[in-house]
Amino acid sequence: MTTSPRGSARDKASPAVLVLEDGRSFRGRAYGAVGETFGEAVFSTGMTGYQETLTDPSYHRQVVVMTAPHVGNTGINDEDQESRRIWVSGYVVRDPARIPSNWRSRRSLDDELTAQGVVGISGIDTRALTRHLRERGAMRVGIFSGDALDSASGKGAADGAALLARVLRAPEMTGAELSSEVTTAEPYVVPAIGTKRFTVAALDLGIKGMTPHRLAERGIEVHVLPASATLDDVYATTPDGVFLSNGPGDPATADLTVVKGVLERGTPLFGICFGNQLLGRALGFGTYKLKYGHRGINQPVQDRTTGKVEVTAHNHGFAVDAPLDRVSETPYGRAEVTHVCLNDNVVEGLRLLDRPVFSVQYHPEAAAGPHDAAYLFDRFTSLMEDQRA
Ligand SMILES: NC(=O)CC[C@H](N)C(=O)O
Repeated sequence: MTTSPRGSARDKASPAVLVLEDGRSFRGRAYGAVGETFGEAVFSTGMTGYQETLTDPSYHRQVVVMTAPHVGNTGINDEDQESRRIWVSGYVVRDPARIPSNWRSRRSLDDELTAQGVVGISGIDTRALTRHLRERGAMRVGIFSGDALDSASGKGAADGAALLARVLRAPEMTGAELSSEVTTAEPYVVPAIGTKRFTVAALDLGIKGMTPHRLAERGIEVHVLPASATLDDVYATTPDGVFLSNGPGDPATADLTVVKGVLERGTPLFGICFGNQLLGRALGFGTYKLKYGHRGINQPVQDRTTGKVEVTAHNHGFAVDAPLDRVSETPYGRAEVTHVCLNDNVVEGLRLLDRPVFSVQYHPEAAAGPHDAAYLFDRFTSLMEDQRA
């Protein structure tokens, strides 16, 4: 959330401290912008793809801890950003690259974080921090450096109690409505690549750039709509299908009017991540907060409709509470759980048996990540084809 960047490259070696809401703290060095920031501390296990992680709007208000020890080696390029800016509210790395090296690199990660006012910390034991978050669960955190650190005591030494008090004043992720803070201000169209076959209305609840691209690759013209779009706005695009994007925040806060309207009409519907949670809630299932969530690009998921296991990209802290072992009756007909995470049996996908509607809890667009789940975009295309026939 609040970021108050100050200082210059000269301050980079200055001390920084990370304070968790349960009182544990870690001392390191300022990385990126100098100042203070707050958010929910979460860890990501991706070994690559930090640029995509940083620019994924689903990370809005989260302080991301990288479990990969070396971060920033390939710098920042002009091609891999998933949205218009960095969304993480803070960034935690063990050992940042001193000299980035890649043929596409335009600037260093450190400089990019500084330019965008993202406060980070480096030089801390990220393995110990990750183990702590695994044991205790995701929780609020603050990072303090420069004046923000000095002013806590007024004498230059950090006053732990004062910093902790500030962390405890930060808002929690549970109950947070954040889609409205990240969504596009205006609708826009991503044209189909090649021959146009379908039109899809995509609700931008925090969409990543690769997602409309994956649809466009399949001959879909994508009308990306703000999160505030009404059912009339959706149908004004004369869609063959509706797409519900990923996004930050607690799904329990979302307005389900549009989703329910689409379900009533029986238009083909595909949701990912936050979209899966909204579909689940519209069907009458609950959502709950996971202890520490799934974030990274190596999460094993089984598609129970085929038995195949896919390695997938995840970024979620909430999950749908639906029975794994039976078909459920919902206001829109029978529903079943189609995908399950093999690490912990968390629901990773849903479908309706009587309507062309399905969703997954993860990121089939895979930016970054393996492309195992790309078939889901083809499933969506088939549903739209069947609806036409
Ligand atoms: N990537 C997403 O869409 C995340 C969904 C939701 N904000 C969660 O944390 O579970």
